[in-house]
Amino acid sequence: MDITRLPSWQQLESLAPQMRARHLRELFAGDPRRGLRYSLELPEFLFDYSKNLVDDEVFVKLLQLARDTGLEDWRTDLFSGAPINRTEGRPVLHPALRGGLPNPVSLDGAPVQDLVETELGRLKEFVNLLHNGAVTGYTGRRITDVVNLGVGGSHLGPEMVIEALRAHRSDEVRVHFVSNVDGAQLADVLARLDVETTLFAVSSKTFTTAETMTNARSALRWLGDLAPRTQLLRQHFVAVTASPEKAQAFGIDPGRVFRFWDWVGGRFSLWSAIGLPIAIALGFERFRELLDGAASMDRHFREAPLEENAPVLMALLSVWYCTFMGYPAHAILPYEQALHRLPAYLQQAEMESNGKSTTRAGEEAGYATGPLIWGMLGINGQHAFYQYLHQSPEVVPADFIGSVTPGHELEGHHEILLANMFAQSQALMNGVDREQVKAELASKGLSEKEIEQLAPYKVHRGSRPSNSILLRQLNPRSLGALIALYEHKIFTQGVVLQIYSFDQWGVELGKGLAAALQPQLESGELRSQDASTARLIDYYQRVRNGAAAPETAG
Ligand SMILES: O=P(O)(O)OC[C@H]1O[C@H](O)[C@H](O)[C@@H](O)[C@@H]1O
Repeated sequence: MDITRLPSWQQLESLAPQMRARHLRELFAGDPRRGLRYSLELPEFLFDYSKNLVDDEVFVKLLQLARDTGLEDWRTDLFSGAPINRTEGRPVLHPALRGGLPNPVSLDGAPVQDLVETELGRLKEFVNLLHNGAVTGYTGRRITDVVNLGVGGSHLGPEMVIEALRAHRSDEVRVHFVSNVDGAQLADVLARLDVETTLFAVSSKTFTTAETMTNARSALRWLGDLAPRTQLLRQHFVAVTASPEKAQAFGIDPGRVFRFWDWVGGRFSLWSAIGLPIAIALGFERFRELLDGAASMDRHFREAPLEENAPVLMALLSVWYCTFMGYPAHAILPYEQALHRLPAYLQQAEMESNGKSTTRAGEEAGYATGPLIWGMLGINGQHAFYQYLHQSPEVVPADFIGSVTPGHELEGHHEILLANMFAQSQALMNGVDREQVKAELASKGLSEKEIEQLAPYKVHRGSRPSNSILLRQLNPRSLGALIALYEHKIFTQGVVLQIYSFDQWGVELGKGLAAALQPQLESGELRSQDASTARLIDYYQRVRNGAAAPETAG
């Protein structure tokens, strides 16, 4: 299907320049009920999408586009286990990991829900043993620290969730993360740990990722040689993987290999055994609550009509901005310290899913398929890059995320925090025009001349769109719902824009080249490299071999 020929697509194309010429202030002035009409109250949060450059006509066309591109059928296929990840020939069943399927699904004769529950049961048992001190190292001392060795989807989700729910942490066993092959990270973590009481969780869907396997081998060496290698592997290692045979070949006890399946994408895997660090850090019950929260969002996504469906609306707004309005970036701005890893997590979730230019028909898309996702804690961003958000010629739509109930008891802080969150989205929306700036400067007693000189710099054009997601409270349930909200948003965007969201071919090329380059770095023997890469390798070799620095630049 060439979606650019759909009437809904073409109407949106013609509406975009008209909407760019309008101002959010004007849209609000024309509809006193806009805040109410363009917001949804779900059990865990308020989703306010009123500060977006849209009107009813745009929404009607966006929803039409969703229907024209078969969103409802794709959604049915997702939840029924159809092989919608066609380039890899697999279904996409992460909702099954949290009990989010409406009907039982079997794959190769095995009921998926049974597989999931069996593995969750094993996870629970292991976490309980760990918390009870029944998991011991080679000298018989109880394990006190678990180091997760994993990267990408085998790292970002668990780390983000544990940081977000620190307030619920159980301190029985400490959890650490090592993702980088830069030995500095592993060395730094290990320097604080005791070989006798440390357990490594090798988390890798494929169990071939070079960074993770290198760290696993170094971890094994660090354990020393006071016990046989087989014993060290048995007592100090667990694996989480969709390739259990590879984990066993590495030497990890099959009883300590926790598995997930190829129908779980890495970036959607925190609900699977990849969530082991979450269950260790927060307790298994909290992990369950997280899953339940996500399942409640699965239900909402499945059942709510498209016009009242939070992930669908979020996705359509994103399509509107990135594809039709020409805004290529999107900022994630949490106003909640605990959510400080959310932007990094969402970068992988969204950009690895939709950062693609080939359509499902195998053709060049010819339109923008997904924004650059970036961001950081809103309050810190205010003192760093918000200047760009307010006055750059580029418009960057943003998600403001906060919660009503603070996660601490310090007086006064939370009102300041949320006042900033609300004020920033308001400032982006309204801006300040020249007349307002002049009046303000005049009230400060500046001369006519001074006012004329300064005014242009102080004008904020405004009309910069944002969503606000206001949680009742950040807890495992609401966090589960929030993450699943974004997951389904990403899926919807991919469906509407004809993208296969669940593969990631674009990450392979560099991996292959790195594997080929590595021996050349070691040997210094250059083989058919381009002039820039040859220059880098040559410099690397010379400095490694002690070449002196030049005395002057150039
Ligand atoms: O879990 P692993 O197989 O080790 O993969 C870890 C990560 O690496 C890959 O390069 C992919 O881009 C990610 O989607 C994946 O999450």
